[in-house]
Amino acid sequence: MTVLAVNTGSSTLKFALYPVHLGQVQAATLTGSFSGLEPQGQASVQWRMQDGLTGATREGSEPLQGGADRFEAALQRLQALLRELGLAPQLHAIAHRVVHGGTAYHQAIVVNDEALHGLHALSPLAPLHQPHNLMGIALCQRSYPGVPQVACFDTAFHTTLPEVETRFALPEALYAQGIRRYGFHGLSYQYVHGVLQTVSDRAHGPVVMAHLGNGASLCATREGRSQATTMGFSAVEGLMMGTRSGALDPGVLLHLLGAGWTAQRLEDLLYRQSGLLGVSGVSADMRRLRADPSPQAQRAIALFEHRVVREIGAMAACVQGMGVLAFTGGIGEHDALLRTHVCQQLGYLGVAMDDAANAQAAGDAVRSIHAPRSAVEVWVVPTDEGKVAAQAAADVLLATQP
Ligand SMILES: Nc1ncnc2c1ncn2[C@@H]1O[C@H](COP(=O)(O)OP(=O)(O)O)[C@@H](O)[C@H]1O
Ligand SMILES: CC(=O)OP(=O)(O)O
Ligand SMILES: [Mg+2]
Repeated sequence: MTVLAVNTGSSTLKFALYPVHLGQVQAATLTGSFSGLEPQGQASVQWRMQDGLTGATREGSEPLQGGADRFEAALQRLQALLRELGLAPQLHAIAHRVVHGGTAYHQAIVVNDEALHGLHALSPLAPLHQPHNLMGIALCQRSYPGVPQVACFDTAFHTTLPEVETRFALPEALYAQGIRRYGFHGLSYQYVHGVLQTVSDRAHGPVVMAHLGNGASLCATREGRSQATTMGFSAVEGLMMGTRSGALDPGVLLHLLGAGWTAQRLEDLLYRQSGLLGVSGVSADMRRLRADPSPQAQRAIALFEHRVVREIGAMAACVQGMGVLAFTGGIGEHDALLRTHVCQQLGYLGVAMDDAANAQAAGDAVRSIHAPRSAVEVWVVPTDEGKVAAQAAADVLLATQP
């Protein structure tokens, strides 16, 4: 069996082709990523294919051409690439990361029209993701009729959250309507925790994982089960992000509504005009802000780091400690300075960093970056949401058609 994983984030579309052997997903034979898909981004694609038998590699990179909707253009280009590489006929299933599964889905499903309808209704809770995720499914249904499309949910990992963590302090009737906290980045947390289990004998205890990319959140686990997380009802709660505000006093929204702002304008503010982009006025891309000495850019980075430090304290409180701290996502994997600043402020929890190891960790491999005296193990773990999705798709297909 060969499974294609399609991971549509808010600024990227990552894809990978995985052979499955005896039910287990193997190393990907094709990997690639479209990046810069956010508004004002420089959209391009990079890919690399490795022949499983000969080991020969082919690779390519190019700017992404045209298309009013960059995610749609990226999906079209991906399908053309699969044709050009002769891979399209090999697809047995396509695993799609779908950010929101609501209350209905606790594990991956083979999508049908009824499920798609229900998932579309959740689009307002993840407007930067869910419409693209579902468009990917629709395009693949058309291009590859008969190939099962499997939806793999970011929310599924968090179904172990204690009830108290799922609640807002709102009237009970709203909870019953699904106005509750769900949590996201679950495929990433599942992958990172799986890796931590192989490298640390403390992974079963209190762990805090920081997924810091264009979207950003934290998750605290015990025994690998999600116990607390910073994203909630929608993918805007919690940390500051590339273009999202994160947690905000709801009084600000009431104030703006009172001043005549429409719901659409508020959505645009909270999801697309805030975060690193809004505070800096320069860019949502951490690389650009790091290279920009202006006070605005530096203020945005300082606020981003402050919110991470603040919420790591909250996560550790929820699981009563922190034996392991793991960084992942585009910023978590690559930005050594952010890890330094965050860890310096976590000295009170016993975190001590190995500066040389931290400087070397560049998102290319799993690395420990703590000093021997550190009370907390600190790891950088490059995430692989596609691999978790592909395995989930293989599991669900083998369970239904062994
Ligand atoms: N070398 C780097 N240093 C700092 N930040 C980086 C670096 N490389 C990537 N990033 C950040 O990672 C972000 C993208 O994160 P990623 O997790 O790949 O995206 P998404 O959340 O869309 O899946 C970029 O916006 C950029 O800010
Ligand atoms: C849920 C979310 O924010 O995802 P991403 O980091 O891919 O934007
Ligand atoms: Mg992401």
